[in-house]
Amino acid sequence: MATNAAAPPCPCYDTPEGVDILGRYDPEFAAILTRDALAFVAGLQREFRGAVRYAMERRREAQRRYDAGELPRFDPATRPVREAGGWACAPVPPAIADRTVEITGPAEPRKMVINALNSGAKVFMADFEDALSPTWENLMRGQVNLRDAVAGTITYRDAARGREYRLGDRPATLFVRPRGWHLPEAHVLVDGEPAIGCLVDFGLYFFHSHAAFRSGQGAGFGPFFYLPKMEHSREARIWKGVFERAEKEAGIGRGSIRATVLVETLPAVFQMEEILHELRDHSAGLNCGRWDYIFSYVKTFRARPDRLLPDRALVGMAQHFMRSYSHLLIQTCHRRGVHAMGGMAAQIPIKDDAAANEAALELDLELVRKDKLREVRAGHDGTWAAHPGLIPAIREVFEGHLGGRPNQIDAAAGDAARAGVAVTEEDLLQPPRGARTVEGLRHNTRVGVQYVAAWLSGSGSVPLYNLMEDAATAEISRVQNWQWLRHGAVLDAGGVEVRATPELLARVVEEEMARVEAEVGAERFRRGRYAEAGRIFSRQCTAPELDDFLTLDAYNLIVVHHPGASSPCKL
Ligand SMILES: CC(=O)SCCNC(=O)CCNC(=O)[C@H](O)C(C)(C)COP(=O)(O)OP(=O)(O)OC[C@H]1O[C@@H](n2cnc3c(N)ncnc32)[C@H](O)[C@@H]1OP(=O)(O)O
Ligand SMILES: O=CC(=O)O
Ligand SMILES: [Mg+2]
Repeated sequence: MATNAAAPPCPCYDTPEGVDILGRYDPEFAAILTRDALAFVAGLQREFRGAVRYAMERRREAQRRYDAGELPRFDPATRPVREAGGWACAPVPPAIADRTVEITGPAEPRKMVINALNSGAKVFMADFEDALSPTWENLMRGQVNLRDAVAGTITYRDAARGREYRLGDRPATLFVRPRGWHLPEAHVLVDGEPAIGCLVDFGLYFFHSHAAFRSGQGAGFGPFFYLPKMEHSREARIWKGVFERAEKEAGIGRGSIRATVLVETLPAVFQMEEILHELRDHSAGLNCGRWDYIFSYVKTFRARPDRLLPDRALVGMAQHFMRSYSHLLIQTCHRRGVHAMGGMAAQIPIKDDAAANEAALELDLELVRKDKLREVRAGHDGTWAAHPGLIPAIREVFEGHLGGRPNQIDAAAGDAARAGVAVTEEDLLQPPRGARTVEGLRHNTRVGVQYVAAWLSGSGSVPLYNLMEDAATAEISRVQNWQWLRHGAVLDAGGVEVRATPELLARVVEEEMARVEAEVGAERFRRGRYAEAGRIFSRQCTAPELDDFLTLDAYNLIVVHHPGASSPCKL
């Protein structure tokens, strides 16, 4: 029998003028997406969207010049900023003088946030970027987690394992990494347009947590941020504007907010002084985002057959261009009085069959130790860990070398300073050496497809073959395959030379998909999004024009607009 009883009104978010929320309603999310918080985000969006659009256009314009043969270089117009000795960044806040070991991980799941805070690391970088698949659920739960972490009330019960998670006595200090400037947030519309993802991430976190953070963890400073994937100092200038607006609206002192910029694009390495100069009142140093940096090297030189990379596994920090980048970053930071942070060794502890793998585990840890020793000797003040199990070994290396000092900013220490090396444009661009192989093409494909499948299912960082894989490492796999195919690279196939062609890739994809299916099992393969991932990855590797970002292209596939939410609804 038909009923004409009116359906109960669907609960919805209380939004300010011009803001619409298209994501699922949840009372927990509503406590984050308050009218005032959304008004704050909308204010940021309205003030800075023009500048962001312009910066993205300038990125495309620079790429057109690189495609035409120009090389990235130091900008002659900003030579006075680079050469002037008379400026420094604001003094380091005491709460973050010691950043010897920082753990990173996605802002969701909740359990992981608690584990990271309790890990023994000095800092936890909670990630909305490389390590997080930006589904609505992940983003909003991540915001809830961070609010509760700053309040000190975060807990979690793992019912299946009967385990309770709560904060320990000395939790790590929180840094938050919002998304890059290029990523939209399709569930939040401002004036009918998707909001800029990082302004949503920054704005909601800042709005809800700045007061508690400053009175707690930050000891009068903060909140603290990591800023990803910038290509030019004009992008840092936008962040400076965002910080100043936020400080003004919150009524806190200018320079309270501090941020570490990841130098993880090739164009940005020529802009480090300029970036620090823009952010000098808000700077917490620079970080070697080595994985995106490699990705960016390939992307920048997409049109250059003379710049083909060797197998991904061979492009490490020992390559001259990578070592030069780390040295210049250290010199730049120490000259301006801020931390020079190292990057991520991708090895993670081996899980299966502990006894059988003891030797492999020791080898893995040895690789991490070696990497960290190279960093601290070079002059880095701290570094990243991907997993709590690595922290004791990394601490031992860094703390052992620093001998009780919280950092080596003032020491003019390290290979970078000792050698007095003047890092040149040629050093930074020197093509890496090593073999290109069909096995490399296979590995890229096997890892790339599995990462995309995980990302589409909501996991932004995954363990694959005992390595941490996230959006940055997956990007290397994608663009390297694309580059080799585009330029018909000659690959070694066990002593025989073969050319990278779409036909070879098609065969490799088919065979590697079969291998993945055998490894994960038919049932998981069928239920997972592997087939879809295989199609996306193949398309991206063979596209006539290189897609700028894997995650941008695939974003539409994880956007779920809640039915009925598209018509603006107000309480
Ligand atoms: C290129 C870049 O941008 S690097 C920075 C971005 N990338 C990252 O942050 C990746 C961080 N690392 C990770 O996400 C994880 O370590 C992974 C996905 C690689 C592996 O995670 P898992 O498969 O859960 O590892 P494993 O099973 O060994 O974990 C054991 C325990 O450690 C915890 N753990 C593992 N890694 C982390 C981490 N980074 N932070 C907090 N806890 C962690 C797990 O939650 C688990 O806890 P439990 O015992 O309470 O259940
Ligand atoms: O974000 C870090 C990187 O290596 O990329
Ligand atoms: Mg990165």
